[in-house]
Amino acid sequence: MTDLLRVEGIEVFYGASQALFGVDLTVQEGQAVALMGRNGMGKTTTIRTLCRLHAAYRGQVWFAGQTITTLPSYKAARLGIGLVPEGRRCFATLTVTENLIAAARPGAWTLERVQGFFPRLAERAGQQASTLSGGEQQMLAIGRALMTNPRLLVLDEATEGLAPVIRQEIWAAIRALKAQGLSILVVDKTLSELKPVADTCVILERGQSVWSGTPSQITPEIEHRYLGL
Ligand SMILES: Nc1ncnc2c1ncn2[C@@H]1O[C@H](COP(=O)(O)OP(=O)(O)OP(=O)(O)O)[C@@H](O)[C@H]1O
Repeated sequence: MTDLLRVEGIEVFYGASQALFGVDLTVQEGQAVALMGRNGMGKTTTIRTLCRLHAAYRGQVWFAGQTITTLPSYKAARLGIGLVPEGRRCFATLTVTENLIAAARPGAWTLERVQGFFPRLAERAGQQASTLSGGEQQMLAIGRALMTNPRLLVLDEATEGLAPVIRQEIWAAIRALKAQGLSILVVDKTLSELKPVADTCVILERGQSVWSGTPSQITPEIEHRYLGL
């Protein structure tokens, strides 16, 4: 398998305050990787840095065989990094279909295919995004990222704040996308939900990657030490 994304030793500052102290992670083509860690450990900062929404002070990011460490974010998106940001961030006053079309780039994921994948987005086609339920907004956020025809789908806390039954629906969608061959990087905290999806887990602790392995290698000790409350 070839590396699609490789992050090496990234360090990031917010003003004078350092948030990342050396994060390494790799996503191979077709793989699903989970980025885990307690609140405030640097997961969102890592994702925003590899999407080029933050500058790395040190370290390197490679995507699809080229270094993207200094690329503007729109160019990183064009190379095929599709971000589903924390908080969903759809255009509230646009309809569901307008949101999808606004993100479209040529490729196998068309409006029809996205609507087929999430039938709810077809049912709600003319509805303003702001009037959708949380779960539907999350489907729209994923649908928007798919419309960019990404090579890597990056999901930041995709199931946060959703009811259990809706969480299951979102996880089922993520599993289906993986089964279709999409490479995925997912930030989440719930190990039981990540287990059926993730090939590899990377754990962050105080802005550093401190552990990586398969979900089944996460012992109760590791869980308690790095992921427990
Ligand atoms: N805009 C900002 N300005 C200053 N510090 C920030 C900013 N955003 C995040 N930080 C700090 O950077 C560190 C990492 O935050 P980050 O949001 O990346 O963590 P996280 O693991 O995604 O947390 P959560 O699970 O709560 O979303 C934290 O100490 C946080 O306070």
